[in-house]
This record gives sequence, C-alpha cells and structure tokens, in this order.
Amino acid sequence: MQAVHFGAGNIGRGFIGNLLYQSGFHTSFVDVNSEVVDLINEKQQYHVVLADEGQETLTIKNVSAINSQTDPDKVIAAIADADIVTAAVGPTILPFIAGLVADGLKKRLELGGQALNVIACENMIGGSTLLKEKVYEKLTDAEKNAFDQNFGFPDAAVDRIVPNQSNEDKLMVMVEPFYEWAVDQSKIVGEKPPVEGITFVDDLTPYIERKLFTVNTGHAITAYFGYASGIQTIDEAMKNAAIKDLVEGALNETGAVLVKKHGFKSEEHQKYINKILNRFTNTYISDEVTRVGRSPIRKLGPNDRLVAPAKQYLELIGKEPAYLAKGIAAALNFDFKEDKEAVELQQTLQAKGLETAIRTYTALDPESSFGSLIIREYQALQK
Ligand SMILES: NC(=O)c1ccc[n+]([C@@H]2O[C@H](COP(=O)([O-])OP(=O)(O)OC[C@H]3O[C@@H](n4cnc5c(N)ncnc54)[C@H](O)[C@@H]3O)[C@@H](O)[C@H]2O)c1
Ligand SMILES: O=P(O)(O)OC[C@@H](O)[C@@H](O)[C@H](O)[C@H](O)CO
Repeated sequence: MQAVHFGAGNIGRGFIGNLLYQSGFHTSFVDVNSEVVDLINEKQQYHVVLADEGQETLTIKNVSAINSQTDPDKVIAAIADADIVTAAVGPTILPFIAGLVADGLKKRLELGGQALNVIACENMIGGSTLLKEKVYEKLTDAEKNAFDQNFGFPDAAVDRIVPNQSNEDKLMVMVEPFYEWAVDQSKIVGEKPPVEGITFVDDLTPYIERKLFTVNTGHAITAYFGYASGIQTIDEAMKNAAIKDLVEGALNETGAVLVKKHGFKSEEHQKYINKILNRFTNTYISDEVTRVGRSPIRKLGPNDRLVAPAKQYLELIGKEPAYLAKGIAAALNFDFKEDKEAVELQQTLQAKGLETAIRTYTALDPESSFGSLIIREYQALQK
C-alpha cells in the first residue's frame, strides 16, 4: 500500500509516518526542505523515540521523499498511485499544497484510479474541508463532479506532542508515547483507509473541539504566560503555580462549554483535563514555549483555541470567561522576534493600537464587555 504524506516535519515523521509504517504502507513524504528530503532518500528509514522512562526506539522503514519544488511531477504521479494522502504542513500552508493535490487527483482520474481519501492532520477545525475548498478552486464544474464521486476529504483530529528536534541524527524524532487520531467516517469515499490507530467517528465535532479547546488551549496559555515569565519550556512553565492556576482556570471554562455542548460527563472530562495537564509536565521532552506559542495570529483567530471557546462560553454559560480573556491578552502580548506572526502582531499593535488588533485578529468587538475585559487584562500585563 502506498501513502503520500505532505510535510515531513515533527508530526509527519513522528506520528503519521509512524502509524502508516506500522499499518504496512510505504510512505512518500512530500516536503520543500531539501535537507530532510535528501536524508530520507539516503537513509530510507528513521527513528522515533518514545519519550518516557523506557525510551523505546522505533525504526520507521519503507519511506522515501519528494521535493515538491523541484519534482512536482513525481508528487503528481505518487498521488495518482496512492492508497491514502495525508498532510501535516500547518493550516496556513494548506492552500499552497492544493495545486499539487488537485493535479495528482486529476491524473488519477485520467488513469482510471480507485477512490481515494485525503486527510489533513492540522490543529484546526475543518482542515481537510479547507484543503478540499482550495483544491476545488482549481477545478471546472465537471471535474468537481468527478472529484465528488471519487475523492473524500474527511476532517481529522490528531493528538501527539512532538516538540522541535535538536538531535544529532536529523531524522530522529522524540515524541510523547500518547497519541490519538480521529477521522470523520461520514466523509470517507470508498473503503476506510486501513491505518491502525485511526478511530473512525460519525461526528468529529466533539473530538476536534475537545482536543483543540483542551490540549491546545491549555498548551497556548502555558506557552504565552511561560514566555512572559522568561520560562523556556512547557514542563518548566507548569511548575510555576501561578501559570498552572491560569491554565486550570481556562480549562475549567472550556470544559464547561464542552460538557454543556457535547454532553461529556463532568467527571470524565475532568479526568481528560488531568491527563492532559500531566502530559504537559513530561520531563522526557523539552518543548519550547516559542514552538507552542508559534503563529499567534492564527491562534487568536475566531475559530481557534482561545477565541472560539470564549465566544461559546459567553453564549452557552452566559458569563465572561475570565481566564480565557487573560489567555487572549497574553497571546496579544507574545513578541517573540523569530516568529513572523508575532512580529506582524506587534507591528499592528504599535501602528494601529490594541482595539484595531483585537478587531482584526479575533473578530471580537473591542467595545463589547468581553472586549473591554481583554483590554484590561492586556493593560495589566504591561505593568
Ligand atoms: N508537533 C505537534 O505536537 C503537533 C501535534 C498535532 C498536530 N500538529 C499539527 O501538524 C501540523 C504540522 O506541525 P509540525 O509540528 O509537524 O510542524 P513542522 O514545522 O515540524 O512540520 C511542517 C513540515 O511541513 C513542511 N512544509 C512547509 N511547506 C510545505 C509545502 N508547501 N509542501 C510540503 N511540505 C511543506 C515543512 O518543511 C516541515 O517539514 C500543524 O498543523 C500542527 O498544528 C502538530
Ligand atoms: O501546532 P500548533 O501551533 O497549532 O499548536 C502548538 C501545540 O499546541 C501543538 O503542536 C501540540 O503539541 C499538539 O497539538 C499536540 O497534539
């Protein structure tokens, strides 16, 4: 079986590639990083190390890689011949891979290929749906009809903490042992891809919202307050009692939304939160707050981990989410100079002011009561 996976980065190699190999696939990684592409082709394998006491090393074989900038035709041919296509490139990169995905799928139709599913494994609601929209922008109406019959773009929720790597072995990836990969089976076309470790679900919304509004909300708040306190890593930030309280406060707020909206049992959800907080304290991985806080403009987006649960808290619980307001303020305050979005955010704040930044990035009304709370929390952080 053949898999094509866009993005041979941390989650691509450390999670998706790992499960695809264990399920019997040959994986062709597609990436723009020529160093990683060349190394994969040279070694034809890499190691995944499970970050716990045992430090088990898995050897991932049956891998090759294609540089999509220099060899787009090879990517098209690989998609035409694949049994599954996956991606983990980052939400903002999905539009840039859409052209090749479209061309590969057109080629597949020309060659009379079987049904195929394309799964974007990004931290966002509706990742595969977004990729599908971008792919469909490149099609005629007749092609859209043919794609509807033959290709599925099921959304997914993926969970495994894979920090940035600084190993001498450039392909090796240190990952936490835990993982979860849920896929919306209602949007599968043809057979379900036989990947061990995927949980197929009828309704993905509870899964993606629980993951994004717990793991990623908690992670982001830990990162932004950790960064503001001069702390380097997530596990170190979790040792700070004040930061831990802020994270727990925010997860109580998102938890209230999730329990009310999706009917999770409160005690079960509390166990889920506790498990996640425990994962953040894993000392066998060193996860920088600047990785977890990366791309603050994306993270401040109206459908992302901070603002989306805050809006739902206002609607469903009928109160202002005090801790999420602090988290949004801390995200606005993230001024890491090596992060392009952080630089843009700080430039906007400087040039146009806080109210415009809130309106532009969060789509919240800065003059609303909740907007004013964010402004007060932001001003408190400047003192
Ligand atoms: N790292 C994690 O803990 C984790 C966990 C779950 C989900 N995710 C999600 O997975 C996605 C990737 O995250 P990551 O941590 O692996 O990031 P990463 O930066 O390590 O990997 C992204 C990879 O995509 C490649 N890339 C960039 N542009 C490309 C293009 N046009 N075509 C092909 N490849 C391209 C990069 O070179 C890089 O190798 C993100 O959406 C992230 O939110 C990450
Ligand atoms: O990947 P991002 O930038 O959306 O979020 C950073 C981290 O919170 C994220 O990568 C987590 O490590 C991951 O989502 C765990 O499953």
